[in-house]
Amino acid sequence: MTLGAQDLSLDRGGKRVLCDVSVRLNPGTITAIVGPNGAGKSSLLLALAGLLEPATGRVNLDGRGLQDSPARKKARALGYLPQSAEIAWDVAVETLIALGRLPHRDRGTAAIERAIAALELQEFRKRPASRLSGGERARVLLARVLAGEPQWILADEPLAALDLAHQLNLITHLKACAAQGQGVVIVLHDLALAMNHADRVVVLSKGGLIADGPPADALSESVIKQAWGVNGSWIGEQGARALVI
Ligand SMILES: Nc1ncnc2c1ncn2[C@@H]1O[C@H](COP(=O)(O)OP(=O)(O)OP(=O)(O)O)[C@@H](O)[C@H]1O
Repeated sequence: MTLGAQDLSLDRGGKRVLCDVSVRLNPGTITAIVGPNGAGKSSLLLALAGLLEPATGRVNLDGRGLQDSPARKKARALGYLPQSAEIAWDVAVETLIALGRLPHRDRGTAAIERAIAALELQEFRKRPASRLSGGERARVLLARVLAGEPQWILADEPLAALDLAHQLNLITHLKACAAQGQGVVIVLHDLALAMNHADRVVVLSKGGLIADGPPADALSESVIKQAWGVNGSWIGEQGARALVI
């Protein structure tokens, strides 16, 4: 099931925040969206999730405008993790994760157990969500997305609150999701993570798309200079690169 944006422009607070962006995303791969603060990354992800109406252009799911897709199909296809890890309902962790099955209207026990295992949340399952650390809460909210087994995982900075070991664990899991055919789109600030782990990188700057392609091309030193105004150099081998600034 394909997902993409075509000539997409977005307005927020009366201001154009994304201008004429076109991307076709590929199932079975990890795409990282990167760019400076305010570049429009979260806005693009919100639009891909069907949560922000285009000002012009459109988002397509399975070759059809997202606005014209049935709500249930969208809810099953698109699993969105917002940037801030707010939990509105103070229920037990396993109950919260089970909410990810709502679009399927089933108990989905196996999928819930897989999500709990993937994010190593076994010890927290009975705990009220209000009694978790920031990183634990972020993992629970991501587990809720995974429990829904969406065709597309759209996650806004899913690694930001996680420690090193849990970052690695999550990246490994997202790669496994992609290997099984799910599309993974993640907003990242850590360019080395994008360079080393994404199949493709989309670089936004000031609401426009300035690079889109394999990490080594899209995150070239000249693109980094153009987007962030920083002189950076990549060191190390492919798959284990570090950015020196
Ligand atoms: N709810 C909102 N109302 C009005 N303007 C907004 C709103 N949310 C974001 N914006 C503006 O839209 C632009 C793009 O914001 P967005 O959150 O998409 O950027 P971002 O690339 O995700 O940034 P960051 O790296 O800081 O998270 C910014 O100029 C921001 O100030």
